[in-house]
Amino acid sequence: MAYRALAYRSRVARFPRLNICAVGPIASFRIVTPHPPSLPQGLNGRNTPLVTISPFSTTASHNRGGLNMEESYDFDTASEAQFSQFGRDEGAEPTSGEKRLKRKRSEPGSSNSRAIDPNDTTVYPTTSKLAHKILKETWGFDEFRPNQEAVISRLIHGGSAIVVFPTGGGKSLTFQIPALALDEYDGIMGQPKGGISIVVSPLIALMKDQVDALQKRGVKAAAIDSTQTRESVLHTYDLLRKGELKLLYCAPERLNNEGFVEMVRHTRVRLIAVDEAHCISEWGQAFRPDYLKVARFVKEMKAERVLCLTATARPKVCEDILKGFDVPESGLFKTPTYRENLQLLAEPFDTIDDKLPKLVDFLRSSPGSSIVYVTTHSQAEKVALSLEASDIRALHYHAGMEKDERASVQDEFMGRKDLTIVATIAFGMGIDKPDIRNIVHYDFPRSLEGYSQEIGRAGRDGLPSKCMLFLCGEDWVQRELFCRMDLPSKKNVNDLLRKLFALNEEVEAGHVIEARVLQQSKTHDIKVNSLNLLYSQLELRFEILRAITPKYSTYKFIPSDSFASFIANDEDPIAKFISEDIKEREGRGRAKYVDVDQLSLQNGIRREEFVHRIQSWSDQGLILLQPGGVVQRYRMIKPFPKDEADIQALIDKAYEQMEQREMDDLRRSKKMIELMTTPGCIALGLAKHFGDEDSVGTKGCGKCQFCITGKPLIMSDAIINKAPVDLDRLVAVLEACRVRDDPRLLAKVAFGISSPRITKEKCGHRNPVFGSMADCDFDELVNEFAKHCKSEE
Ligand SMILES: Nc1ncnc2c1ncn2[C@@H]1O[C@H](COP(=O)(O)OP(=O)(O)OP(=O)(O)O)[C@@H](O)[C@H]1O
Repeated sequence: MAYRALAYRSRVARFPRLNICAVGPIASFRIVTPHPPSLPQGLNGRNTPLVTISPFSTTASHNRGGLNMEESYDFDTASEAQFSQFGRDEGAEPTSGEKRLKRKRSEPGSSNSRAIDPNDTTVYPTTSKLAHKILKETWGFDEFRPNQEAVISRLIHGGSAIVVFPTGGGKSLTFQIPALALDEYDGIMGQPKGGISIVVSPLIALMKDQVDALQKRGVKAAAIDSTQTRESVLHTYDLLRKGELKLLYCAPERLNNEGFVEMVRHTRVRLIAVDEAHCISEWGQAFRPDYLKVARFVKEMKAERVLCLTATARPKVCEDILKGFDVPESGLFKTPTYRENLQLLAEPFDTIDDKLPKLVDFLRSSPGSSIVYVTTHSQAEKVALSLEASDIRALHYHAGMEKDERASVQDEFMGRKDLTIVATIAFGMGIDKPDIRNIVHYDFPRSLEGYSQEIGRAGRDGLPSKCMLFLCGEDWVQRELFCRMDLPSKKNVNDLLRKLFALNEEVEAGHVIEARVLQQSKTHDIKVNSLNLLYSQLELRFEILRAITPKYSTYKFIPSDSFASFIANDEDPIAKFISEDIKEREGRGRAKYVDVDQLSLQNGIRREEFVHRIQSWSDQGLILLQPGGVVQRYRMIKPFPKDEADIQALIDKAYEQMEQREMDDLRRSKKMIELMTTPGCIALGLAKHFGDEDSVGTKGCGKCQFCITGKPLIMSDAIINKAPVDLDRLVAVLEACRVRDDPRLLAKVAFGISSPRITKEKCGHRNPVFGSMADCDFDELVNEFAKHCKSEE
């Protein structure tokens, strides 16, 4: 590794024209052939072996202070792009706080020389007048909804807050109005004006909607996201620099972008609003490590105030948000999730085949706009077709559909009163349709939080609406499968981390290492999600790494009709190199591929030169750019552990946390069954979970399944009574799968959970043993296979 890093450094620092090749997946760089970047075609090392870059390559660039701002503006992270494209199917917040605020304001030279006490109610009349004025002038509304005004006042006075309002409760205004009011308020109070309010939101589509709506109202708002051209991002940065923006929206992943962070660091941050703030809590179903970084960002940017927003947060999650963002308890504003007009119904089933006729009956007897939530894409398509066959007007929606198709389904739903959408949970976020009459959960919801959020989309007009839940023991297997599919085997985590540590043994603090997460995922049979969580642990828990601007190694693009003749006449060597690379990678489809890292290594030219050239073609409309092959980059904060005991301790701790996540997911899913099978009002049980029981009253809602029938649901035994692990089936799996170093992998095969290694071993879906023991207890399967693996060692 030392040799590899050294060789690479040599090329960059002293021999910029040497062509370097990485040999083997993790081996050293080898000098291949020298050639100048401007050599004519044919002499540029084309006959040299292709350069392979290890999934763990290290750019030993000690550029702590030397940030290449231009490059870091290029694009955003993979996950941000994924979010924009795929929504949040199965498995889709920081405060400055008063303490920090006080500290900052007492700092000499602080712009807030006059401290404002957020609890000082004597200034409320001014704020109230101002807030009402903006509400009327900009939005045309006369009155605030419950809690809105209190939150807005607190923020204007410099306090931080957490808002827990149900979906459609009017959360957006609680940060939009302060963002517009702060300058005027400062004027009244004789404070210096200026600065920006930043909104961190995970869904690009939602950001775009909000920015469009604000711009239509004349508000200076913008968003930066991975779907924009570089030009458009630079334009937004320019507006930010000139102080011409009031509100800037971005995704949490943007905070890994050094260019962005640097830009914000030099700006006065009046407010950071964090949407979906519950993602910070490891107790919640939607934990996203990037949210822990949002909290860090708020602190580092010295934001004057923070507002965390969420639609569902039980007390434990609220605590995490308060703590994570340093907000005092007095800043918590909660509007109960209970909605009187929603009737919570449920129906038990012995077999899944019985569900469809029941769904048809239900939708026939309950007319109006409806959403039927299912778990998988294929299920969404099949159920929608079956409904159509039964003369119920239905369309399907899931994240695997083309963007245009999804938009047209959504538009049709918004404009009609009789359409049923059969969808995965990707559908609904940001849908503000007042007259949705029915929400059906055809399968197990993933948690009470998910259930509450989804039913919250019904009856926003206040009219009676039904929420029907189908519970079937057989579905539990599928739910358990989803909960279990993310946890990799410990062996794989062990192999990956040891490889990472060994390879970067000599890398010192301040240097940058790179990780090709997709490749690592395949090599080590660890899902990308889990890998990202593992890296987050290295970053936030063990404080060894810090994510910085990722880069794209492969650029995929669709050429326009004029591109071929354009590039044929381009005499620039960079264009020629790219053109050659395209020819070498020519596939059957229209898409072209360029590996900028490889081009850079082969030709001894900085990768940015290639990136900028491709980008300029995109800006000129000559190509439709789709960057891919993301390389995550991390700056080392301290070296990886070297001592065997330290290495093992870190691996054990990291894996323990991964196991804990699996247990938590299962526990959350089981809560759904408990709610339906425990005697008592369902609405009250749900409200209790969120600490809102007072909103329902001790007598219950009077109209849920339990209140009508007086009986809880009885579930089939499949969940409680698992089948015994019998030897015949166990042996069949062992005979079909040769793997003996990974009992968890064998258990996955038996249970029906796929992975790249399982597919490679030909034990996936097409193998009859795949899923043959799905009725057994998963942990027992792991134990049994472990015994067999040991005995064959
Ligand atoms: N004070 C008000 N008076 C009238 N309408 C309001 C008021 N506040 C918000 N609204 C409207 O209520 C709707 C929902 O508001 P908003 O989108 O902010 O809700 P939300 O809490 O963010 O919902 P979600 O969780 O679904 O994103 C919007 O159409 C908004 O314009």
